[in-house]
Amino acid sequence: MPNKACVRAHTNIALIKYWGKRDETYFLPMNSSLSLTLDKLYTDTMVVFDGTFTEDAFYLNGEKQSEKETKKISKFLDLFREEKKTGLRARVESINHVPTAAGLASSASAFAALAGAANLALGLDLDPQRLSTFARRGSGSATRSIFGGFVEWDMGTCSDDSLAVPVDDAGWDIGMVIVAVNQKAKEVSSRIGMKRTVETSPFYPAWVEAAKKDIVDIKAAIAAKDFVRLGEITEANGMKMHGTMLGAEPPLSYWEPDSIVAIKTVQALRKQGIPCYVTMDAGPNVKVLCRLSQAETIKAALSEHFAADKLIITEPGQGIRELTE
Ligand SMILES: O=C(O)C[C@@](O)(CF)CCOP(=O)(O)OP(=O)(O)O
Repeated sequence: MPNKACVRAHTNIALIKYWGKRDETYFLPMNSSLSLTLDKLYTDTMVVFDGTFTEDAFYLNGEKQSEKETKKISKFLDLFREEKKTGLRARVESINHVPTAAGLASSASAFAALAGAANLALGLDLDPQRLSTFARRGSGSATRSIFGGFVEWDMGTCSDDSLAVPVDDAGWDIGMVIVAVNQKAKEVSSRIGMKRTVETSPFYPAWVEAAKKDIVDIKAAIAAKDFVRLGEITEANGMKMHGTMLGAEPPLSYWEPDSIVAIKTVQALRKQGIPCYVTMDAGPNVKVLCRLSQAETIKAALSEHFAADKLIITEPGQGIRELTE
């Protein structure tokens, strides 16, 4: 049995958002979501299981992690140990290739890479869709990083069928410009933010209904390669998600003044006839969905307000893959 493996997983940005769980134990979402996997931002993770290890050890970017962080990894690895009926402990070494200026949460690529590496190192041979149900138990958005391009996370009916479905390779002049407004650690994590929203926002039920319609419409736009429709649905869906947060108790907003600067710049570009659309997650950073061939033009307009190292152009990324030494 190969007891060591290294896997690369790319992060993803949701175009139809996941923002709320119907089951917190199994990370089952209230609605299906859909994302674009990104080429530029990824995590490389090596896992080795060894009978001589007495406990799990977790290194991130070369630094040994705290007991608290290591416990999270152990809990996640237990899913794989249980599947393999083994008690072997592991050493995990993860390197996040997320430009520091990006301040982008990399839980999606991190848990997808760890899932892929554990699967190979234990010789479990889980197929990608089954593997996505394991990645989901680390972080919901990780479900989608198993595949490349446009990926749907089908909400499913139970833990076994809440999984990733590849939709399209996005190889038709699709790109994203990321505006790293700031990389301060956010006060309210996605996990806490969505829980508060589900529990207290009067707008939340309407969001779920709208997202269920949006995902049908966005898949039709992708099938038709209708970029304008794809962008309009993306921007509206993200804004509706943020609208639910404003209705939470206490109200929640991740936006900062520079987020608005980026949004206004994108709106001005649209007025000039450049189709580009914004989406935001649980942080102030702004992601601009655009034609890859127009990304440099969009970056130039944004560079009026943001330093070059805060602006990242990325193509669509691929699904997880093994890295051989
Ligand atoms: O990615 C999206 O669909 C939208 C968000 O990024 C936020 F806008 C949610 C990400 O939530 P995640 O960090 O996966 O939560 P976990 O399951 O509690 O770990």
